Amino acid sequence: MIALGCDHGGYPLMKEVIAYLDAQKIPYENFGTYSEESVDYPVYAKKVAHAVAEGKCDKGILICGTGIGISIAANKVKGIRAALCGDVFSAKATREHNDANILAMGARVTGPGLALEIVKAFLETPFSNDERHIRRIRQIED
Ligand SMILES: O=C(CO)[C@H](O)[C@H](O)COP(=O)(O)O
Repeated sequence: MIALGCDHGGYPLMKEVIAYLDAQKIPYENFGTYSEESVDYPVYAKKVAHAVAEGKCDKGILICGTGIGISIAANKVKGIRAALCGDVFSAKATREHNDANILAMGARVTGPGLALEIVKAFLETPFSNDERHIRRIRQIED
């Protein structure tokens, strides 16, 4: 189950992400927002981050205008490793190396075609389970 959250700036891209998940039959829970009416991104970052940190959802996708604010907010929640990605290489690498559990993107930065490639890479790439990466993630947790 994928937890979804966005603010008004991220909403147009989130609609594209939802269409992609529907087409792929990937289950999700949408924590909002649900329109382009102005809202505050920390509210949605918190909902998604808690759903992931508490194990109700396996991973999350957060979108705001830049992806910056919503990733900063999500990373305040213990156990969350939210990665702001604007390219496919980073999306793959953050799964393999950081075991990132939330993907953040910027709807005013990254176009929908690339964004969906990023989502695909993020959702399909497993953590490497390499000892050196596990050690470094433990250091982050400590
Ligand atoms: O990118 C963001 C946070 O990092 C927000 O989406 C952005 O700040 C919203 O701006 P505005 O209220 O002017 O639409």
